[in-house]
Amino acid sequence: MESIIHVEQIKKKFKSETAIKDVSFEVKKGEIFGLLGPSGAGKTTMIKIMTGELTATSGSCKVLGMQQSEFRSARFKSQIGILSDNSALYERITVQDNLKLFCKLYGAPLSAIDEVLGLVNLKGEEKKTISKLSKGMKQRVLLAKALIHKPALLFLDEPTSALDPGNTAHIHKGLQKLNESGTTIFLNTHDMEEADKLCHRVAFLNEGVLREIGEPKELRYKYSSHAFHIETFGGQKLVLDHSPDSAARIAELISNNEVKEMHTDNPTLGEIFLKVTGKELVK
Ligand SMILES: Nc1ncnc2c1ncn2[C@@H]1O[C@H](COP(=O)(O)OP(=O)(O)OP(=O)(O)O)[C@@H](O)[C@H]1O
Repeated sequence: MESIIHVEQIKKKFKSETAIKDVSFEVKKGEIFGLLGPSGAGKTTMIKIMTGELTATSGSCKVLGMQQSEFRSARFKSQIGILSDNSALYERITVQDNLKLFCKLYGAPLSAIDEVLGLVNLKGEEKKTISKLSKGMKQRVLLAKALIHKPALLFLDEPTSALDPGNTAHIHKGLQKLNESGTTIFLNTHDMEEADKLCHRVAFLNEGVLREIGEPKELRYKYSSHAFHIETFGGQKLVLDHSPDSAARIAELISNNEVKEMHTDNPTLGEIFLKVTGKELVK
């Protein structure tokens, strides 16, 4: 599949600190790609480089077929959407009036408003003034703003941090729908459940270094001990490996109808992150 983001050997230095250290990866068209890392890992810096807010110190970054020198062009901006901490709304006017202004700014038709409101589950709330909205609703309006011009590529920096589970679920559903309709999504998160649920592939970033990359399912298999965990009706807990002796023991337990529960070792993305980096990926 065609790659929409191509990052090669990117380095970003801030005075005394190197925030990104020779990072390389590709994002394919149509993917939801998650960059996972704890606070300070370099995730926001990486998005800022890919969206033209920051220039890399060295390396090559190609997005939508354009080089870094073109990231400030109208052609580039019209094809990307960004939801970050810097995203802002006009507080004193309504949801609808905000979106009308952004339609004008991005050259999108006004009919786009209804569509994005549906996607972020805000239909019926368009007459409300922004200052009177809850944090979760504001976040959904910000997402609507990022989507109003139907960008081919959407960058989301911690889109659901500080949202309650209900709002998070609404946003997740909207993002999946959007992705199904063809939008590629680059997502920064330290929420492993979010990454597991949404992302086709994830990359682990720690202290500016990319440590692992792959499909969540593949990574779980790669870092699994492949042991069988068995609990018997008698309350016995067993961990058995892949040996002929274990196979015989499992067969015996099954034929004696002693198995209450049996599963293979299935580490979470958080556990894998800890294994790879020695660091907790706290939610
Ligand atoms: N403008 C800047 N000037 C100097 N240092 C910076 C600047 N922006 C980021 N950094 C440093 O770069 C490192 C990576 O920061 P970044 O914000 O990219 O991390 P992050 O993974 O997004 O963290 P968080 O999840 O907390 O947002 C941090 O040590 C941070 O202090």
